[in-house]
Amino acid sequence: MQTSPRTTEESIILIISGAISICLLPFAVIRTLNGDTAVAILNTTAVVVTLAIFFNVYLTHKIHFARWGLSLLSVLVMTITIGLKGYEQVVWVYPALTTIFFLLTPTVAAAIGTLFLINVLIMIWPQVDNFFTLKFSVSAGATLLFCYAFSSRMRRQQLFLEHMATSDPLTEVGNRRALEEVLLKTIERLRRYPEQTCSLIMLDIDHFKRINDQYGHGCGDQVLKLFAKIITSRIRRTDDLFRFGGEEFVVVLENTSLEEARTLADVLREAVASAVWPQTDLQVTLSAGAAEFNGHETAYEWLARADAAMYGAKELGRNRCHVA
Ligand SMILES: Nc1nc2c(ncn2[C@@H]2O[C@H](COP(=O)(O)OP(=O)(O)OP(=O)(O)O)[C@@H](O)[C@H]2O)c(=O)[nH]1
Repeated sequence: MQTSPRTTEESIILIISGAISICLLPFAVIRTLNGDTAVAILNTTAVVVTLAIFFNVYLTHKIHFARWGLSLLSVLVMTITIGLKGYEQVVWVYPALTTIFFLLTPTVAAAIGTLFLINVLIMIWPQVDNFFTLKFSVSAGATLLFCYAFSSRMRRQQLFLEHMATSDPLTEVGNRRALEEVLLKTIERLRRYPEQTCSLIMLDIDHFKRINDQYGHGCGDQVLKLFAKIITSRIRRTDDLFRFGGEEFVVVLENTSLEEARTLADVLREAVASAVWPQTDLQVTLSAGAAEFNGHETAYEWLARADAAMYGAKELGRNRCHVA
């Protein structure tokens, strides 16, 4: 059996939930042996819930509930423990704070962390002197701030790397990797909701090699950029344009039948044919092939049908659109 690889987020949740269960288990046992019933029940419940989250993520790969479940559990268990056992338990506030920054986005984690700290301060205030309150506020506040700074930086880097990995640097539309991801998700959704439709259009600039040969590679690049801009300006916000490779592009059209896709392909074809290009005597046209998802094919087969239709259009003289 083939197992799907784990994402970084999944691994982090598995490590955190596993670590919390292992760390809390001895305390649950000690509290039970000492007859400290309330905290023993709290710790045992936390161990059971974190183990349930661990196995749920391990088996299903679903992480949304686990991220929120673990974050709220950390904050809740800490708050109740301090309520039951007093201010000495604040030493556990630090790992609880860092945990939520691993699990949630920086802003959400900072908001929850701040509320959590204010609540802890209100709870311990009557039990400690002013110097302890000051020490705790500064150390916990600094932990919160450092965690926020670090996770914001990591998040920015992650978004930047994701953008680099999924977009085409020349035209700034999605690249082939992004297209494959979108098609896999779309197919999964269409299999679950067969009443929905989705079509794609393969677009290929005609005789692009001639443009390169006649006007130079730089002009070819400009044509590709402008081509992507023209197409992007004509499609809906819910549609996506990707550069499939070279001078080939793919538009994925949500909730669009084959007939509607053909109509849009013609609109795009006319927009490109009537556009003004960097070299005024330049004439650019495209050939297009449209294909609607047939309910049982793979992404590769779907693309291949659109590609075959597009080649049909090329064979019949270019500057036209065919459907699969
Ligand atoms: N300027 C530029 N050219 C590129 C880029 N990627 C691919 N090409 C060129 O695109 C051309 C594609 O040529 P062909 O596959 O022969 O297709 P074509 O000339 O468009 O002919 P038809 O598709 O049959 O109409 C090749 O000359 C490639 O070098 C790019 O990023 N920039």
